[in-house]
This record gives sequence, structure tokens and C-alpha cells, in this order.
Amino acid sequence: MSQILTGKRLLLVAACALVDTDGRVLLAQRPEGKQLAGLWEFPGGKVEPGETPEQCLIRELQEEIGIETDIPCLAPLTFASHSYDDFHLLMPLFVCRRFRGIAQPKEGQALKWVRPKQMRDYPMPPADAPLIQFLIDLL
Ligand SMILES: Nc1nc2c([nH]c(=O)n2[C@H]2C[C@H](O)[C@@H](COP(=O)(O)OP(=O)(O)OP(=O)(O)O)O2)c(=O)[nH]1
Repeated sequence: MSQILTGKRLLLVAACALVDTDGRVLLAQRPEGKQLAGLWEFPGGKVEPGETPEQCLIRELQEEIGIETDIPCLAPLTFASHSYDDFHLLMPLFVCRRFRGIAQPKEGQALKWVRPKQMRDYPMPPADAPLIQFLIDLL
């Protein structure tokens, strides 16, 4: 039995593929000093107690990049389930095509609109690699 239990805590992170009218997806580069620094990720973050993943994303998109959206504009696409050394990440990935504002790096991160077929040129966290094909197929 113990062989199938990792003993790691499960961390719920909500992530969003914001899609522009050209079919490009916004990636953000994790700032220096953070875990996985320098890697390109989908905007999002940890779901706080009492929040739904959708509410978390609305908060994170506003805080991180100054983008506003609404719950009906967040469509579930797929999820990542990946073990890091100290936790197991469960990360639903939503797609959002309807949003307000112009993405601005509010936390010092670099931002880039990237076509899904080019995403493999941007080093991403290991949990994200399996998600790219879903975006290629969708867009
Ligand atoms: N937002 C986001 N996080 C991701 C992705 N892929 C991936 O492995 N993660 C991981 C990195 C972090 O361990 C966790 C997200 O946490 P976070 O961004 O809210 O927190 P953080 O590590 O910056 O730490 P904190 O200072 O905010 O507490 O999920 C992704 O595509 N987007």
C-alpha cells in the first residue's frame, strides 16, 4: 500500500490560457528568486481556501497582469497532474478568449503572446509539457 502513496501534499493551482484574436496564448516568465524561476508558465496561482478555481483565476489575472474576465468566459480545457519534490501539483487549465484590458507585467515578469506550435521553444515547468498539445489541437 505504501508504495502507491507518495505522502506529498496535493497543491491546487488554477491556470489560464488567455487566447488573443490571432490564436496566440499569453505566457509569463517566472521571476528570479521564485521556484522554477525563468520558466514560462500560464498565468494563475494557488487556489486559496474558500475560492473556486474560477474565482482564483479572476483574482490572479487581475493581480498579475491587469486583465479582467468573468466566470462564464473561463472554459475548462484539461489539467496537469505532476509530482514535484515537495508536493503533487493538480492544475486545471482553463481557456479564456473574452477578457478586458491589455496584459501588463504587474509583478516584474516578462510576458509573451506565443502560438501553441512555438511553445516548445519556451522552457516551461515540467508539469506544463503535456498541456501544449491540447492547445495545438484547440487552436
Ligand atoms: N501559475 C502557474 N503555476 C504553475 C504552472 N506550472 C507549474 O508547475 N506551476 C507551479 C509553480 C508553483 O509551484 C505553483 C504556482 O504557485 P504560485 O505561482 O501561486 O506561487 P509561487 O510559487 O509563485 O509562490 P508564492 O510566492 O506566490 O507563494 O504551480 C503554470 O503553468 N502556471
